[in-house]
Amino acid sequence: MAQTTMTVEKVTEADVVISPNVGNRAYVTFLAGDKDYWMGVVGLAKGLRKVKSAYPLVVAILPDVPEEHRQILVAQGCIIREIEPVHPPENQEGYSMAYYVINYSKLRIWEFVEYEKMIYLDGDVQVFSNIDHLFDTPCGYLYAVKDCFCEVSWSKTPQYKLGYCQQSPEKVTWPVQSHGSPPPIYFNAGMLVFEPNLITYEDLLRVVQITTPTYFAEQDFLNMYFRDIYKPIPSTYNLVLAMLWRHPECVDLDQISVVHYCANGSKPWRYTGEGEHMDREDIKMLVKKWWDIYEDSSLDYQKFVKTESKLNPNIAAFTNESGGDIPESLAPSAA
Ligand SMILES: O=c1ccn([C@@H]2O[C@H](COP(=O)(O)OP(=O)(O)O)[C@@H](O)[C@H]2O)c(=O)[nH]1
Ligand SMILES: OC[C@H]1O[C@H](O[C@@H]2[C@@H](O)[C@H](O)[C@@H](O)[C@H](O)[C@@H]2O)[C@H](O)[C@@H](O)[C@H]1O
Ligand SMILES: [Mn+2]
Repeated sequence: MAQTTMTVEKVTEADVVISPNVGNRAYVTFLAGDKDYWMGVVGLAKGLRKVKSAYPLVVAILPDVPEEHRQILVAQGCIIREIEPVHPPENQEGYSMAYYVINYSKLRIWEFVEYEKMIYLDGDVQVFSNIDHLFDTPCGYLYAVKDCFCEVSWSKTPQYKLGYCQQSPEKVTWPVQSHGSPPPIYFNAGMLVFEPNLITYEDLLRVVQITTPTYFAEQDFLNMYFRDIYKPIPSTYNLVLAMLWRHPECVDLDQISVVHYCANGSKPWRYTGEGEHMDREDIKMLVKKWWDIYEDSSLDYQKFVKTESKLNPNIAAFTNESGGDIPESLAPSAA
């Protein structure tokens, strides 16, 4: 076959076009109520900017989120999408935490079909290194990190009572004779790589109404619903803090990209240092890392855009015309 020779012109800065939002991708989080979780969402928005993610952050908000909090999120460049709550059937047994009932409303994000692929992150999550590459995972699966069963929040479950955890199944062998097959691998629902889809969405809403609610609310439901297409990804993508003291052999803090502040007392914006494990040096360091981003005014949306647009003339052109809103196709490129 004839060799084709190509002369490669020297590429100048002006030739570099920020990669368009290939395949319509976005991060998405969930905000409910008028308390202080909006601070978690602001921290997340700034954290994604700090790691130069190429994709926007959508915030699925319940109607009870006050206008003031909505304005703060819009000013931070978030895309606000109001959703209706999802009310599961009456739960006779109760949830691990009473407020978990509102988390069923997360199911609405499967309706965001203007996006082909989304990464869901709880509002108490922070991204410390770029994870945009997860959008390139093969389609047709739901990707998430395995949870840990060792915290007291699991105390009513058979695995907790047996001292069994999927994170270290060799420590306590599941008693097949008395308890049947071990539980299928189970993910933490604070971080998900998924594909919005209207057929899936309608089916989720149908099935949730005929499924008895259980201890971990929508997390249990999502694990049941997606059990056949769930693919585990490394805990570097969703460090459930309890792993630090329950399975330290599985954690290398230098490799962690995403931290999930779900341990009791660890929400950075409420952190006092009180509570079991909260006086650990690694917890103090992770909470400080969160606050360093939250308080970094250079990561505020308007300032960030001004700085970025000086670095990239394509952005400058758009920010002048659109009054500061960068089209997704020109969002700052991933690092
Ligand atoms: O009052 C609340 C409680 C929860 N959430 C949202 O629901 C998610 C799940 O709740 P949480 O993270 O507290 O559960 P955990 O991961 O700690 O079990 C939060 O991250 C928020 O995104 C919220 O917006 N307001
Ligand atoms: O509504 C159920 C919630 O269940 C999960 O939180 C749990 C889980 O992480 C346990 O392993 C911990 O022990 C526990 O503290 C923590 O609350 C999700 O993080 C959250 O997004 C949400 O789905
Ligand atoms: Mn959480």
